[in-house]
Amino acid sequence: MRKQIVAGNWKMNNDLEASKFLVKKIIKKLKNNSLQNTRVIVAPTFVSLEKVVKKAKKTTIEVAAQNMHQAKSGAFTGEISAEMLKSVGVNMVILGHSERREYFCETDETLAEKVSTALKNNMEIIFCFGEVLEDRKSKNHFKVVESQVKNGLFHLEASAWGNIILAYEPVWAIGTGETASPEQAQEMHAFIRKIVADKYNKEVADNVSILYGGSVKPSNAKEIFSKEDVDGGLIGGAALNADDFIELVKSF
Ligand SMILES: O=C[C@H](O)COP(=O)(O)O
Repeated sequence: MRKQIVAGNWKMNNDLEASKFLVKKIIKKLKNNSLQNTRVIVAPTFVSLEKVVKKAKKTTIEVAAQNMHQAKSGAFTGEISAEMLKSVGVNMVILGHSERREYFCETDETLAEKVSTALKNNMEIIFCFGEVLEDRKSKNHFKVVESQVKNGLFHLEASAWGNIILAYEPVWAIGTGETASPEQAQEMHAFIRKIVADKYNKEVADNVSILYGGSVKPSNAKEIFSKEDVDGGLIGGAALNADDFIELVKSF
C-alpha cells in the first residue's frame, strides 16, 4: 500500500546552523507523534546534508538531497555524485524540480540519466514535473506532464518503481501563493496514475505515491491531501517553519 508523504524541500535556504536548528525542532515536535503511515522527509542543501543526517539518525525523519549529477565522478566542477551522497548517509534525491529544469537547463534526457544513476546506487527518487501557466491556459497541461513523466521514467522496469515517488508541481503554483485547487490536483494525479497503469500495470500505479507541490500551507493542506490520488506534498516555503511543517505532516 502506498504511503502518505510530506517532504520539505528547503531549496537554497538555511546555512549549517539554521539547518541543524530546524531539523532539531522538527524532531522534537514529532517525538510523541506516532505517524504510522506518514513518511516525513527533509531536503537541506548539500552543505548541511551530513549534519542533518546525523541529527535525524534514530528518528523517523528521512533526508533527501535536492539534486545530483548523473556521472560517477570526473571533471564536473560544482557537482555532486550519487556515491558522494551515499557516503554521507543520503539515500534519496529530488530530481527534475522545475527550478532545476528552468534555471539549470536540465532536460528530460539528462533527468532520465540521473534517474538511472540514482537507481543504480539504490537511491529513492522524488521525481518532479509540472506544467507552466501557458500550458494550462492552452489546455496542454496533460500533454506536457505526460511527456515529462514518460521521458524521465518510462525507460524503467516495473520493478524499479518501488523506489520512485512522483511530485506534481504546477510551475505557476510554486512560491506564488496560488495553489492548484484540490480538484485540479486530483484530476492531474488521477491522470498520472492512469498513464503509469497503462504503461506498467495497476499494481505499480496503485503503489506509487504522488505528491502535490505548489504553495501548500497549513490552511489548504487538509483539503488537498484529502483527495484520493494525492498522497501528500512536496513543500517549499512552509517547510522552513517547523510549526507549519508539522501541521502539514498532521494534515491527513
Ligand atoms: O519543492 C517544493 C515546491 O517547489 C513548492 O514550493 P512552495 O511550497 O514554496 O510553493
